[in-house]
Amino acid sequence: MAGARARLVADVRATLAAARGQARAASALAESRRAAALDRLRAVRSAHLACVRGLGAQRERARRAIEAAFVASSRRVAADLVSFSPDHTVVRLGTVTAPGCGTVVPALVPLLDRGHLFVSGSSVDDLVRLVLLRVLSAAPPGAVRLTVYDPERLGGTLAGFAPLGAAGLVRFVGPGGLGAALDELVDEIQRLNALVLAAGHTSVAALRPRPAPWQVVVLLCDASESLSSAQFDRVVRLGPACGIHLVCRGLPVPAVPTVVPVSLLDDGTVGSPAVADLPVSLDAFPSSTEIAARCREIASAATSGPPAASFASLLPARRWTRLATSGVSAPVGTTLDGSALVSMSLGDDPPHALIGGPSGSGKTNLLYAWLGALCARYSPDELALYLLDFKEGVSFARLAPGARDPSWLPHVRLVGVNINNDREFGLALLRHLASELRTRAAAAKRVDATKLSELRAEDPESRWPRIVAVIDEFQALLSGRDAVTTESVTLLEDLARRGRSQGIHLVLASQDVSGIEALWGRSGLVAQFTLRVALPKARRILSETNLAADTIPRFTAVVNADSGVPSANQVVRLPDASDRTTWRGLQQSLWESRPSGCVPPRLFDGDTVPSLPPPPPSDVPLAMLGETIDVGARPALFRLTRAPGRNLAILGTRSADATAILTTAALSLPSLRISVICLDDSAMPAATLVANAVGGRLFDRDTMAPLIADLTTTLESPPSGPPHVVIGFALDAHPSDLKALLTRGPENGVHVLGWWRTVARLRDALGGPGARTDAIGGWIALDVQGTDLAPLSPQSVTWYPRDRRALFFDRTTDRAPQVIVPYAIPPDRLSPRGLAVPTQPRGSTPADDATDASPGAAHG
Ligand SMILES: Nc1ncnc2c1ncn2[C@@H]1O[C@H](COP(=O)(O)OP(=O)(O)OP(=O)(O)O)[C@@H](O)[C@H]1O
Repeated sequence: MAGARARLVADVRATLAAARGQARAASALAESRRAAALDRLRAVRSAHLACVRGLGAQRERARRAIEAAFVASSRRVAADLVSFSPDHTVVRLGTVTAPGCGTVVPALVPLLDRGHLFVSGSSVDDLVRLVLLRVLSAAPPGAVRLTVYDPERLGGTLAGFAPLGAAGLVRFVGPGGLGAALDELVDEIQRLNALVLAAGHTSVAALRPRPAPWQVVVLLCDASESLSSAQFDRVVRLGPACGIHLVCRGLPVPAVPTVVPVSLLDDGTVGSPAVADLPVSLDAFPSSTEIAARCREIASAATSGPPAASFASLLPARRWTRLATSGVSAPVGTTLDGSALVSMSLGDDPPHALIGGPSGSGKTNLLYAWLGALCARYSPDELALYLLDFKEGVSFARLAPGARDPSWLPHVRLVGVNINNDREFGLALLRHLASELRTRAAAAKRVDATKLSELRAEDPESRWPRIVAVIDEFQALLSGRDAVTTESVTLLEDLARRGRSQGIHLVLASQDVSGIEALWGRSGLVAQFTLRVALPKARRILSETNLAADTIPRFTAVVNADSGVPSANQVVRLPDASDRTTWRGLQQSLWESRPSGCVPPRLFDGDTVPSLPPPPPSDVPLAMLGETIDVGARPALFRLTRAPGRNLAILGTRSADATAILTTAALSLPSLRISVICLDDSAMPAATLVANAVGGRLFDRDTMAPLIADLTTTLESPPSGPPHVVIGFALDAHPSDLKALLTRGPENGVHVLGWWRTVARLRDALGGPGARTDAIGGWIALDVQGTDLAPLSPQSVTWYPRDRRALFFDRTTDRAPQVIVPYAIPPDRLSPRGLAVPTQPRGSTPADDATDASPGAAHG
């Protein structure tokens, strides 16, 4: 038992000892593993630390390198900026401090050819003025034009810029004018866009020369204002490519890349994305005195240049040495730098000229310069001038003899002035030239010549001068929609086409040819006018795409002898040639050298009343009724032949004109027996004078009946001898039986030249409303509408009555009525010549009335 127990104890002890041993071994193993793990941990920690330290050093090195590069480049850029002189496309506002290097650089914002500036913040007007002055100063003088819309202060905000107006470089748009101004800008954008696209570019900046100046449009709006219009949007989007730029105050900034916002901040600095939103220290604002002074300089630089050539320098050393065989040519001025004369020629090519420019741009002056230079080179045998001016004024009048200066330019055949209401005179000139064309063509045909130079060679004895016909403000001739316009255009077309070969050259001048439908409707007509001359701001003269006239300075012109093709532009500085004293010297010397037999030109002045000329020689009595509106100063004549219908009716209520016509008609029939009837008291004084002057008897409403009865009786057995003429004043004022006299008188030697105040009353005298009118072979309408004249004319009559003009028609000789100007009554011819028996007008003495209301007085 005990042994078993002891064995058991020994076993337990052995087991325990073994277990203890195993536990110790395991513990020792774990301990050694732990120590190894701790070693690894220490090693990793130290490696990590080394790694972190290495990276930090590397990062620091890289940072330093980057910083050094930044500072270096920042210094470089700043140095560049400091030495950079900004071109006209950017505007300097002030300075910014370059980050990194601390260098102060100019703060520049883009404008011309680049974009728009929208300025915001309080009190920005000084900033706007600064911007504008900088822009104007950076571009060449005259190259930037301002448009200012300042509805609150009516332009007062930018008053300092007003001196630019002297050169047309600023305009102020009124509060209601913005819409129209935007429309104009859009039109301009459209026009310029067409040019840019046609040249294959994207901006006018690429075009040389620039087709138009830059336009800076300043809109000074209230902050609450919004300017949303399609036209405004178009200007915003499309303006910069066309050199049209906005500088706006108080408007919301449109989300368009070309718009640059500029904000004036409360601390007095400016922020803008254009300067990376760095705070800008503004430059000092210019004072209004500085602005005005600078603008004055710019305006004067824009309008000045080298001194213009003098008119004398256009004249040759020796007069009248040139032959016009193949054309005429003379200088009009010099090149811009004054180094050479520039000439204008007419001949086979170019044959005709078109001259355009707004009022006051110098068209008349240019014509004087050119005509003077031509007339000094070519004798009157080589050059003949026909000069018409449709505008009011007397521009060409001094070329014809006048009261103060009896000299005339010997080349001039015809001068027409103040003819704005007498378009018929323009037509008469064209008819005259057309007839000259026919004469020359026939002469050329006889010698087998096709053009003037050949005709002159074949027929050296005859004189075939080149004809230059100048029509100033010719649009007036083509302005109506009537027979005058239609015939004028047809004649112009014919002359333009065939005139070149016969030496007939047209020079048409106008303020604005763009609206002349009659002209542009016939492209063949315009195409003949290959010499184009555009004064500053002339529209559409050169060609649709040639805008050179927009940019030339005052007193210059673009002369283009190739139908306006831009490459043929020649800019010429024009001398002052229209000055009266400058011109007089030339005219006087040419006049003194005039060839013998040189006759003074015909002067038609629409404002003067023609004088009664001596009667033309004739076998038949001729009543002179007035002057025709014609190239020759012809009288309108009414033949008193012994034929039915040779009576004349004057129709209308204008008593002064009716009296003048009756009086001069009576005075022009000195050898006839004349009886004067007057049935209206107010006309009695004039009738009395006429009766006295022609030695005829005077009859009134009480004494007329026996006269009519006597004359009617003589119709049965007419006496021989000169006809008996009844001059009738206001024949409708009293019922009278004139029918027999009117219908049977003329063939029996009695003629009535009478005045009725309406057509209806004349018809009453002939027997009533349905009466035949063929007893009236001639009529003169005063203030009678064309439609009223239908019974008296085989065809419809167009007549719009006008002052001191009458419409005359003679059924036997005329195809159509013609306009005449009643003559002035010569007061010296109204002295009594024979025994008149004036009747006593009721309530007045004839002598007094005759003095006060004499027809001569009525015509001034
Ligand atoms: N080259 C010049 N040098 C100096 N003065 C000039 C010159 N050209 C024109 N002028 C002056 O400018 C004024 C206007 O000129 P001009 O009468 O020739 O213009 P226009 O175009 O014919 O005007 P309008 O159509 O109104 O008659 C005149 O007083 C004229 O003397």
